[in-house]
Amino acid sequence: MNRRFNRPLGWQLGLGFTLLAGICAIATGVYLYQVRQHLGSNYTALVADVIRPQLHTVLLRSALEDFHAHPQDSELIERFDNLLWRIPQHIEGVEFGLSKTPLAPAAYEAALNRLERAREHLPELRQALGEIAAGAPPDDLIQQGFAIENDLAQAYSRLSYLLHAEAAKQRIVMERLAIGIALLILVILILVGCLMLVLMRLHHQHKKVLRLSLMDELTGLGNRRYMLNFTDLLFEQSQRSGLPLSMALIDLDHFKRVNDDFGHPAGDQVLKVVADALLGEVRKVDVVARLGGEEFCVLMPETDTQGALDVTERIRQRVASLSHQAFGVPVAVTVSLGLATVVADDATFDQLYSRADQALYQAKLQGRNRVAVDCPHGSCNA
Ligand SMILES: Nc1nc2c(ncn2[C@@H]2O[C@H](COP(=O)(O)OP(=O)(O)OP(=O)(O)O)[C@@H](O)[C@H]2O)c(=O)[nH]1
Repeated sequence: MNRRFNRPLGWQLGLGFTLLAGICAIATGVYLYQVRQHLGSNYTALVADVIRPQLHTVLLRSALEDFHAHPQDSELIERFDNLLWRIPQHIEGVEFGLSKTPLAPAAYEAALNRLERAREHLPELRQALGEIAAGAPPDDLIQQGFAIENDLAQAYSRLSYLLHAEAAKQRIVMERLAIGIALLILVILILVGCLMLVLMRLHHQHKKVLRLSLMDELTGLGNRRYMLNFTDLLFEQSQRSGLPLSMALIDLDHFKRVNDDFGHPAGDQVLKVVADALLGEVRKVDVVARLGGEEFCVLMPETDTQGALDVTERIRQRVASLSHQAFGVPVAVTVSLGLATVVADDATFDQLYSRADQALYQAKLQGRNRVAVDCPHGSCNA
């Protein structure tokens, strides 16, 4: 048989989880590596840094046009001078902002060169402005001014386009990242859900295995291991309280004949009916178990020999009185019982079991369908 297809569900889910988590981690890593240059910059702020000098460039053009009409207007000269002082500050601000972006310098080099050229010509423009104030015609100023304005306008326009494009790319990256993170969270939630299901299943199976390991499947009673789980506790309680603990071993008489005459399934049915009869005659605190084959056991805490004798005699009578209908086959079933009691002494469970077994042996020896009690000085009949 191909073992590959026989792996347990938990193993398959674990493998699937690991693969999926690995793929998600690699995909996220690759994506982040690719987009990291778009994520580190605040392009929106830089776009604002470029728009502001663009406005001043417009003001510069309008001032230059006004010089045609009013070359000696002192207010105009002052406004123009003011604009000239601001231009280098803007250029510095934009240069600084660009140097902080992860953009390749080649992308904005041409624009920066134009800005630089404009800045270099500013002293000449200031000198021309001074000459106008002294009465010279504005022609030189207007000519040089438009050349500078042209450089500024083109440089800022180019930068504005570049930064808008980068800002748009950044937005797309952020949107994809948000979708990626949402998907990752969804995958993690699904995986956690699967993991919970597997854990619940394992827990359920663990409980089932535990139950089965302590239960006799045929009769539904506890098995030998189930009974042994209680013995330490019951002995300890008995020794602490000083109250007696009794044990009865119950064995079906000539059960082999039932199997031989009516078959194994009929024998199973008899065992089940006897198990029910046992349960019907004991208290809730008593521990009933099938030790194996056709042998049962009842541990009776806080029960002296006389009390245990009453219970075992009731069990014997009840089984003997069971009808053919109960068994499903025309058979008369009886049981032999061996009884032993410990009273606050140092006896071990093995000793108690051995004494009950001796008594059972005596019950069989004396003709079956009876209760024999293990007495301190040899066994005695009920
Ligand atoms: N149907 C059935 N038979 C079982 C089961 N376990 C043990 N047996 C049978 O129980 C029979 C026990 O036979 P013996 O040990 O000779 O005991 P007995 O025939 O009851 O005779 P005494 O105990 O001496 O009265 C055997 O035939 C086993 O095969 C079981 O789970 N189901």
